[in-house]
Amino acid sequence: MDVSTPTQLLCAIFLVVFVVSWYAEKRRRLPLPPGPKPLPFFGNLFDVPRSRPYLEYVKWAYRYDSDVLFIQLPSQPAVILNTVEAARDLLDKRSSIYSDKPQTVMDELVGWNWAIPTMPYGHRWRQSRRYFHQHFHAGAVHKYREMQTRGVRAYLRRQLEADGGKATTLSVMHLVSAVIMDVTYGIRIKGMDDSFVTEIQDAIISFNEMKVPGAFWVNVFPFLKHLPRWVPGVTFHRYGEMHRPRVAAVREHPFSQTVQDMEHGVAPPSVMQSLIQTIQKRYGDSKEYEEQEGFIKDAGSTAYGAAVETTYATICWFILAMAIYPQVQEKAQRELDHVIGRNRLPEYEDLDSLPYIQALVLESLRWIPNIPMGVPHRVLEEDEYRGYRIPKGSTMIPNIWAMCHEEADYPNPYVFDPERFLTKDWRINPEVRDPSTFVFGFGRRICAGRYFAKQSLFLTISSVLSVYNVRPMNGEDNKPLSLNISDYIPKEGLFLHPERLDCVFVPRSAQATKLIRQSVE
Ligand code: HEM
Repeated sequence: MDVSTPTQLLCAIFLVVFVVSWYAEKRRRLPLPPGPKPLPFFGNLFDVPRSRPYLEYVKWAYRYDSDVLFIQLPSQPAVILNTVEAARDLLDKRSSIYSDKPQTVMDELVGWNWAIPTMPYGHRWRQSRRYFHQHFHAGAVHKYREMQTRGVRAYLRRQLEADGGKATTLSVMHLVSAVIMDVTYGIRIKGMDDSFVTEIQDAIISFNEMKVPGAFWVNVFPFLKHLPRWVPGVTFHRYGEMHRPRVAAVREHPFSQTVQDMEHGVAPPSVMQSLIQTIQKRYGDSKEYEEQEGFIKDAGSTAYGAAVETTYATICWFILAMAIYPQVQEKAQRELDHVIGRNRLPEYEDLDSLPYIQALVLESLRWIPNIPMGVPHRVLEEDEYRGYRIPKGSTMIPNIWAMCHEEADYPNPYVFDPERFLTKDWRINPEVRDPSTFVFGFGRRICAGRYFAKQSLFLTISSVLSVYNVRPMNGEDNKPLSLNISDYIPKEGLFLHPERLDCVFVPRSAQATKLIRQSVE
């Protein structure tokens, strides 16, 4: 169109304004996704249970006949995505607007702003994730197999010396912490009372507590942050002050240790050592150095924080599964004996010849997902999906629990059954949905440590089963306890891990005991 005269120009502007407002109005009239009716002011605050909300969201999906649900919380709208399809459509396919993360007052007060999974979508996230990715992408993680194998073998050995072979969550935490500290900082931790480990554990406890819906009213009503500390019932200032130094320590202490070791010429190869060298070479004494140093600190502390809680939980659920499903354990051991024999421990290179173990890893990720509601995203712009309006700024919650227990994908979803992933001729069945395509999250924010995690899980699961039988421990009547998995699933928190294991590791034979001893000098 030639808009050479003022009248034509005015017409063109009018037309554009008309089309834009017509479209905006049309969207405004679109309904929100279904969900429970909100109360004035409080919205759906009282509808969201503190305990296991992901189960309630599954019930709502049936009640409202929709896998996309809407709840209005006082400070923000939230959309729950109960199926892989809905999560992929929005968080993957429209990732240019769905990659932000919601921020809470408590995150700011406690100082969790260095954690990549909860960082806002922007410059800091891009830079820190780039540094992280350089060392944990699919082609990079093979470098860590030796350290992961060493960590697993030390774990097998510790179990040999454990009182009555008792399996504990602490010992699993030791395994995971030792490996990630070695890989990331070149630090060999001394034990679970090592300050590097206790700091991260304290920090994660605070993270988990803060994420319980309704645990801090200030997250729900951000204006409360202006209340002075002397007001009765105002505890968040004190909570922030108490946890802030510990959370900051997770970012600073191991980093300073690597710097110190490098200065003394004793730093073993590690991710952090390599990142420090990279930025020294690239930014030297320039004023950008400090900023870049901040990004690599973010990457290092996130590796440690994100790896420990997640991998640890999956290994704990695997141990409980083995005690509850002895027939699964026997099948896995039959495969290991057939492929590897009883005279050596598994290596990563055995993976392709062990389809049942591969299926067991997938089932361990699926059965009890360790982050049942993922790490929520936030949408940057108003959007439309299946005829519904998704308001700008909505918190997007992928209900990973619901996806893992979708009957259509996984018949009898509460049963631990690795065979669901195998074809009749014992290969991984490409027609069964692979849970590792969604338990690690979505889109641009997908877990950047997933290749490392899967490698750790394969090595741990195959090694434990090749030398140990996992059994329920005996109760007071001296008979094996009858374990019920729902007794172990915590009621609250962002992460799901059992509080205790109630299992023992029994060496499969004298030869197995010898192998374990020989594998650690
Ligand atoms: C079983 C083990 C693990 C599970 C199930 C898991 C799951 C997740 C999930 C659900 C997210 C959020 C994704 C999203 O926002 O959509 C995430 C983020 C992340 N995870 Fe993992 N994770 C695991 C292990 C690890 C390990 C071992 C590392 C480090 C070595 C790691 C590093 C990260 C990082 C850096 C992010 C942030 C990604 C971003 O926001 O850009 N994770 N993980």
